[in-house]
Amino acid sequence: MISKSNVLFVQSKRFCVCHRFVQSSSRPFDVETLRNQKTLQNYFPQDSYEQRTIKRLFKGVTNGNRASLAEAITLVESSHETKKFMSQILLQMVLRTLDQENSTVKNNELHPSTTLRIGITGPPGAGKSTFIETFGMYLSDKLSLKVSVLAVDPSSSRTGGSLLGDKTRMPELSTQPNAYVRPSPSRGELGGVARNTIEALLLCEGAGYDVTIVETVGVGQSEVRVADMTDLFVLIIPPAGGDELQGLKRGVIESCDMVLVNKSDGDLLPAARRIQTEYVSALKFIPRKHKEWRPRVKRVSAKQNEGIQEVWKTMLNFHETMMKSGRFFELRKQQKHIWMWNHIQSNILSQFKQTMSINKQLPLVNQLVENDEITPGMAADVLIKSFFKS
Ligand SMILES: Nc1nc2c(ncn2[C@@H]2O[C@H](COP(=O)(O)OP(=O)(O)OP(=O)(O)O)[C@@H](O)[C@H]2O)c(=O)[nH]1
Repeated sequence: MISKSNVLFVQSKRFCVCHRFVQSSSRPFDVETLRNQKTLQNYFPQDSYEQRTIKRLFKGVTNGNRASLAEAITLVESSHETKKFMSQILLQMVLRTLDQENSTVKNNELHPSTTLRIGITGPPGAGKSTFIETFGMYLSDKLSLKVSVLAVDPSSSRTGGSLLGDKTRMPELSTQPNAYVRPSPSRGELGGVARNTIEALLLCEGAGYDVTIVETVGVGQSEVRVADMTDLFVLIIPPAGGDELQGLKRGVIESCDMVLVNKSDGDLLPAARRIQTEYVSALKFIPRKHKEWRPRVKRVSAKQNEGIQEVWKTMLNFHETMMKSGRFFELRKQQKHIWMWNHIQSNILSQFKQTMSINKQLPLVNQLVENDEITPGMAADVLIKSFFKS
């Protein structure tokens, strides 16, 4: 009989072996080797748990299996070193498969294998979830497209990142066979959450999802991060007074490709029309994000299911324009650079926070900063120098 302690022993031994393998692998671990390695899963010992897991998840994800997709996203979100490494191998295998499919796209013409990454932001209560539910249903049910929804929520205070919280926000869509709604990743610093999201996005594409919607729920920098990892960035606003919208950061408006004035129904209709006109004029004075695209302002009612088809038509127009000019794939390349820098940022930050010498100095440094004895900038310099020395 296998006791619990036996299982734990076997598991911990397995991870130790694997961890050592990753850290001091006899195979050289550099960029050239990664490039030339034909069977990536061979980075782990033959028939090891890790290798079998990667193979199983790769097969499941690329066959569009939702359970495998969910498990692969959980792997990506893990902070365990070995699991992080496993997830990178898996992602690289998925990326190569997608690249092979996309290599059939010639001269930037529209091709069915290209996917669309849509970022959605907006002030609380604008109707983002209601819109995603209605829009997602239109794409998956009416157009038979596969739709996935991911949320970026670094604070995740509203639902605590709970499964139930996000499921109930989009009750109809989350039960659609063509749709996959991923609950927001657990709390964490923005860099890590952003990294997880872009990796989850790639896995969704590997699983055959045509459209991936990334919703930003937190406030602050997360909106701009989502704009960086998606092809098309949409700002949803309610037909509220100008004062409320003043609070929206200029950066958010500058990075959007479409503005949707939601709740354009009933008594709110006149206000929605006014806001639409205001935004059309305001956007004329904002520098263009892409020279080939003028941001469009549309009115919708997510609740009454109005204007949704028009929104999709405009999105396709955007996609076609960007593909024809070659900008689409340029943006995709940029997204990969951002992905790499997100990793560097979050990995260095977590190593920094774990460093003993930093932790020892931190109470004193905090005190000196609070008492204005040294500036926060100077304190940061001291800690960074000590990190690189250690
Ligand atoms: N009249 C009207 N109400 C709407 C519409 N869309 C959403 N609402 C209502 O607006 C409220 C907020 O909607 P949500 O979809 O939760 O808004 P949200 O932007 O996701 O809000 P947060 O989760 O706080 O970020 C709800 O009471 C919705 O029923 C619409 O098109 N018309």
